[in-house]
Amino acid sequence: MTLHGHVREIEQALEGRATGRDAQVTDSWRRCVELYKMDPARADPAHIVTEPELRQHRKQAEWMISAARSGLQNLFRQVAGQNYVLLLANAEGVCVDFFGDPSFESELRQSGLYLGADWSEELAGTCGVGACLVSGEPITIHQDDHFGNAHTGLSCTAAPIYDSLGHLAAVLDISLLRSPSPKRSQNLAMSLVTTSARRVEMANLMAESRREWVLRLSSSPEFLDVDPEAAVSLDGAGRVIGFTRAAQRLLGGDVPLLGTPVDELLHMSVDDLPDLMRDRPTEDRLVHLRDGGALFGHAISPQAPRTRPSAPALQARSSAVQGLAGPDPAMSQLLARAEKLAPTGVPLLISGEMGTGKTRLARAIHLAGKAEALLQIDCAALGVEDLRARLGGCAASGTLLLRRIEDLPEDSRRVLVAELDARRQLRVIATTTADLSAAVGQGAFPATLYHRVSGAQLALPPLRQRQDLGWMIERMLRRRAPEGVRLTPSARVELLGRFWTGNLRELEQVLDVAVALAEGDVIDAPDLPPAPDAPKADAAPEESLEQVLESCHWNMALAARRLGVNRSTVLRRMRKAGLRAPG
Ligand SMILES: Nc1ncnc2c1ncn2[C@@H]1O[C@H](COP(=O)(O)OP(=O)(O)OP(=O)(O)O)[C@@H](O)[C@H]1O
Repeated sequence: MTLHGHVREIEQALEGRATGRDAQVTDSWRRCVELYKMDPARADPAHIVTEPELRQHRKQAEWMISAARSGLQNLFRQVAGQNYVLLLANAEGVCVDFFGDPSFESELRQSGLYLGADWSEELAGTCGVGACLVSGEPITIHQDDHFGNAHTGLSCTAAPIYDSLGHLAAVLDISLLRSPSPKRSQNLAMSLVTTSARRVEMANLMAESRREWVLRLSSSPEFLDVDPEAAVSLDGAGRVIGFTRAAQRLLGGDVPLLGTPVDELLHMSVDDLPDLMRDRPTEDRLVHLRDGGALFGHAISPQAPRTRPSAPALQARSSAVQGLAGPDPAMSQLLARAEKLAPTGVPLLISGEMGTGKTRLARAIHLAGKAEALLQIDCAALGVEDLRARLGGCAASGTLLLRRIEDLPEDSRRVLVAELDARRQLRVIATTTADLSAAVGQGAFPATLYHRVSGAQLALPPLRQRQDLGWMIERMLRRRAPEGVRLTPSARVELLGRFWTGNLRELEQVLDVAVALAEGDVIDAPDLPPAPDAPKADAAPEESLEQVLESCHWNMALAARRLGVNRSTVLRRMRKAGLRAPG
């Protein structure tokens, strides 16, 4: 386009006439004329800061340059041979890092595609870096989108880089001295530059958050662990203390993320973070958004501090254990013991019926302990070779979690004893649904192995005996359904009265079904899948009924659950035995 045509088009755009340019471009043109009083006919040369000024700018941007460097190098490798130039500009628009083909150096320098060039909009007019800094959004300024006549040959695509507090800290720009004329030729450049900016933000957040929980998010399970879309860092109470730009978009929308508790953004609390760690299958690490959507989550625990851990990190670790139960005296006692045992190397045996949360408790203890690595081995039918191979991957001083140790085949039991003796630094936590001490007495489990895994024992109660069942239902429901979804009183009574043979796992599944079947915001009794038959309890003699009622504080639903009968049977037996609840 001729200079006259360019000037004419800018005038038309400012008069509000359609020119076919992007709104971002015409907005910038308007700022150039009305705010910075610029003249599009002038061909001002690129503005280059002095050497001492550049040193100062680079010094201030040092942290960003180091966070961005490997991202820039990667990006440069991807576009090698295509004459692209990469610029990293600071928040003032000054180019503080640069990758380009040295054979074009003098041409690049002249065009301002070089270290020290100041691309702020008020100096350079409409340009990639300048317009990106003002709008805070990725942008392509292609050829005569540029305002000043000196730059109308360039094509610049720029993406903002935000720091972990949400401030625009830098701009990553990929530019061409000469480009094909359709603007869409730069679509790939846009995709490369926005991806790189996202990765730089992620690298920066990770580097800053070594002592904090980080929750990384992705809409695709395949990329969750390798290239997540967004991340937040959280303090011990679960409040956001850092985030990437994509996290603001995904979780916050217009609500500021900083300081917001994670349970206001997602259907989960800080206590659920251990469930989202990498040793769980990716498909199980689903987190539900408040707007009904869902993403895959990857939680990274605070790294073991070299010095004293910070208060929030300590809180996060201890809440991993404490947060496992609601108001239930027996559970509180058990978790307090677990917390004291966590930092020791004492081998722990966690027993309980299936699905009572043994594995989850073991993982929380690991988190609250000193070991960094956790290796979980499922013992059922694990042959000698597989056992050796799995143990081969175990860090010398990590935690070894042996699930269902009673199901380890006989040959493997002998090998495990020898392996544990050779790896005394390992912290062993075993889980079992069996009464292992009785099994030892009957000769069904080797005493040698028993004594290596049972330095201290933690026996998890079945769900039907827990007084925090109501709390647990509410907590699990909140993880599955939006805030407004609630249980009708009859559905709640039905759940509180069940026997729960499958314990917490069964409760999770019942709620999954109920949430899926519920109409609107209300879960009613018919939405609940039928309860499996409770195992037939031995006819309880009347004396023991009174004992059971006493221990349940005369709570009929709890007593019925413990006895595996329904409430009316308890009432009938009470009448027959002449028992009455104390007034
Ligand atoms: N405190 C808890 N809060 C919420 N969910 C829990 C809790 N404890 C366990 N769960 C959930 O209940 C399910 C069963 O827990 P877990 O696998 O720890 O039980 P388990 O006793 O090890 O089972 P198994 O006997 O089959 O080995 C899991 O999906 C787990 O996430």
